[in-house]
Amino acid sequence: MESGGLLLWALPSALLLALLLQLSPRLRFRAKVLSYCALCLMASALTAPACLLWNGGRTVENMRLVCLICLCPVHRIIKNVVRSFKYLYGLRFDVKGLEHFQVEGPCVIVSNHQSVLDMMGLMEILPDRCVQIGKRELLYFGSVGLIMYLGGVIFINRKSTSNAKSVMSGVGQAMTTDNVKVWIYPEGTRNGNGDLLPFKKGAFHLAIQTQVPVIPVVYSSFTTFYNPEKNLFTSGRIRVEVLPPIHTSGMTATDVTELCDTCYTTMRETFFRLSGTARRVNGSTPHLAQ
Ligand SMILES: CCCCCCCCCCCCCCC(=O)SCCNC(=O)CCNC(=O)[C@H](O)C(C)(C)COP(=O)(O)OP(=O)(O)OC[C@H]1O[C@@H](n2cnc3c(N)ncnc32)[C@H](O)[C@@H]1OP(=O)(O)O
Ligand SMILES: CCCCCCCC/C=C\CCCCCCCC(=O)OC[C@@H](O)COP(=O)(O)O
Repeated sequence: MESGGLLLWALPSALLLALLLQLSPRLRFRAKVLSYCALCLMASALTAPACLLWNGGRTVENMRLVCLICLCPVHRIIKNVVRSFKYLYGLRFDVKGLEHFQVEGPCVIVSNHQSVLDMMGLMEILPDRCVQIGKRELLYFGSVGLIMYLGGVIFINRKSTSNAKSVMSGVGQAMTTDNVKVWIYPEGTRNGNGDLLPFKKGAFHLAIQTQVPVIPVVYSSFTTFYNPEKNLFTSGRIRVEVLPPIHTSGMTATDVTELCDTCYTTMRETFFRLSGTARRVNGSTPHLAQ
């Protein structure tokens, strides 16, 4: 086609798209989420060959690759690629308590999970030698699944408690032999309604079985800038707090429920404080804090 003909179609189409995006909040929201997914897929496809070439396959080292360009050992490809996304979406993270990650040896990090945007928050503060537990369906997310696999994400079948438990017990052994930290979302699923879901117990069993500390991490609510029900996806500021480690030495299986409850209560209070919302009463909408 001649360039004049192409312009004749492309220009009005682009203008029409821009107009539609301006007019329809739903379309604008969907386009923005889609762009995020496309970005993740594209970035993963570009990063995966580097991981394969440099480290030869699946290893936690892929989360902290030496930069091929500047050979700077602190440059971590996956982490830095994902961290840069925030500039495109106007998101900023105010982080406190990073010093709590300076524990000797392995630990279990637990954090709240609100949306797919959490990957940016995760990479913002991800410590070295840390793998995540993810649902196995993520493996089939094209290049994103591949990069997770290469980065050492441990996949579990949430529909089978026995499978999840046996995978977790393997994780416990690897944690101590390979000195690896594990990041778990104890809610077990995303929850963007301005509160925390009750916690599943896997993370706390793991911490007690391996006698390692639990480090809670809390991200403030996204609801002021990201809300699928309201087609809202604007720029925003996320407050993040890494809380002091909770030591588990001497605890046994009988302490799991108490440890889980302690973490839940502390994290929920921190969540409301960071989000500027008050505690929810009987499922009602949180009120603005004083
Ligand atoms: C370039 C761009 C690309 C970006 C790439 C970046 C890579 C980053 C990747 C990040 C991945 C993020 C993925 C996020 C997710 O997928 S979240 C979803 C998956 N994660 C989880 O589900 C973890 C939390 N879930 C649990 O811990 C559960 O407990 C689980 C182990 C899964 C079991 O589930 P379920 O049966 O539903 O849970 P319960 O907690 O109710 O447990 C039932 C009873 O079993 C006991 N139990 C649980 N675990 C254990 C255990 N390990 N050992 C012994 N017993 C266990 C539990 O106590 C219950 O019994 P009781 O009721 O107490 O008697
Ligand atoms: C060739 C196959 C193409 C597949 C296309 C897949 C499209 C999606 C691609 C990229 C999206 C970016 C995802 C980043 C990773 C998100 C991890 C995440 O947040 O998973 C959700 C999981 O914690 C809980 O899942 P549920 O809330 O239980 O559900």
